[in-house]
Amino acid sequence: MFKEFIKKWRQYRYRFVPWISLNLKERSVREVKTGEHDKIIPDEQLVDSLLGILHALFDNEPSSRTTHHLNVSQHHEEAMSMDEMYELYKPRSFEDVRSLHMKNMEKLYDTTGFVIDRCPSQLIGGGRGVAVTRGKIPKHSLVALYPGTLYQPQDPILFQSINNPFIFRCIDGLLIDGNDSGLSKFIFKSCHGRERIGPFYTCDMSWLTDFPINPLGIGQYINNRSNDHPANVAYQEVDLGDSLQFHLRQYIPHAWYQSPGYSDYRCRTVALVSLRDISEDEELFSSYFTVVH
Ligand SMILES: C[S@@+](CC[C@H](N)C(=O)[O-])C[C@H]1O[C@@H](n2cnc3c(N)ncnc32)[C@H](O)[C@@H]1O
Repeated sequence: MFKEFIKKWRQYRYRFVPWISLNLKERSVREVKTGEHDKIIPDEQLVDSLLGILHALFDNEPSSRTTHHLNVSQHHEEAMSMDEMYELYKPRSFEDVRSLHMKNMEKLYDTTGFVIDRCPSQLIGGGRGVAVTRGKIPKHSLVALYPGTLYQPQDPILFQSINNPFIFRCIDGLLIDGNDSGLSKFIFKSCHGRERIGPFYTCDMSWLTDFPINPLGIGQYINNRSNDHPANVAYQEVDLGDSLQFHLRQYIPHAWYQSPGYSDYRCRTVALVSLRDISEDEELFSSYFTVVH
């Protein structure tokens, strides 16, 4: 009986195993070998595009803020009392955030030729996704950012991860919690406040709302590819080091869970890069399936 079973298994084994591996091969896998990176475009090109967009967003700020902020970042501080400074940089009201979001969507269109936004997904049970609402995206462009709290591999994340589909794992084990509700939201807000330097914010927390002032910060809503909807964007991890000027940090939708200290400022971000030309009204899809060897 046992010998019969072994004989049959030997016959079938070869029939099923290639079938399974064939199916796995058909997936568009994000496959990263040890010591390798999975760059779609050079990091320098990605950072240049991002900085171009952030500079454009900064132009949309009230001129009283931009002039002063630039003076501070270039160490040409003007004599201004603390009270005056706090008045100048007082937190934006909900209405201010909403109108800046609208202005920045226009600015994104002027700078890149496209606008993306959250909208109901075409996928059954897919909840909300992200689509190109205006213009078209050329191949190999920066499309979105995956926002959220940055966790080092040793940081505790158990409670935040319960029932949380928004945790992105980078190749080196760094985690990004892009959930904009519940405990994750409280933690991001807290880190955002902690990282403030005097009146200046060093990251953006409006991605937690429906009106992100950096309109790229909605990449966590991009749905997974399916057979009918192949991936048209892919993740690319990039570290923003010294290239990120102080006055542009206010648009970065990331805060470290554990403060890195001001002297050692490094910011990981995960960008979504287009794999082909994407036209207006198309939904964006990425592959969630990553194999790290
Ligand atoms: C990172 S979230 C994406 C945003 C999500 N659609 C929403 O509305 O909150 C991942 C979740 O989206 C849904 N999702 C993503 N890709 C999907 C797909 N191809 N088909 C069905 N649901 C999908 C699943 O519920 C998954 O847990």
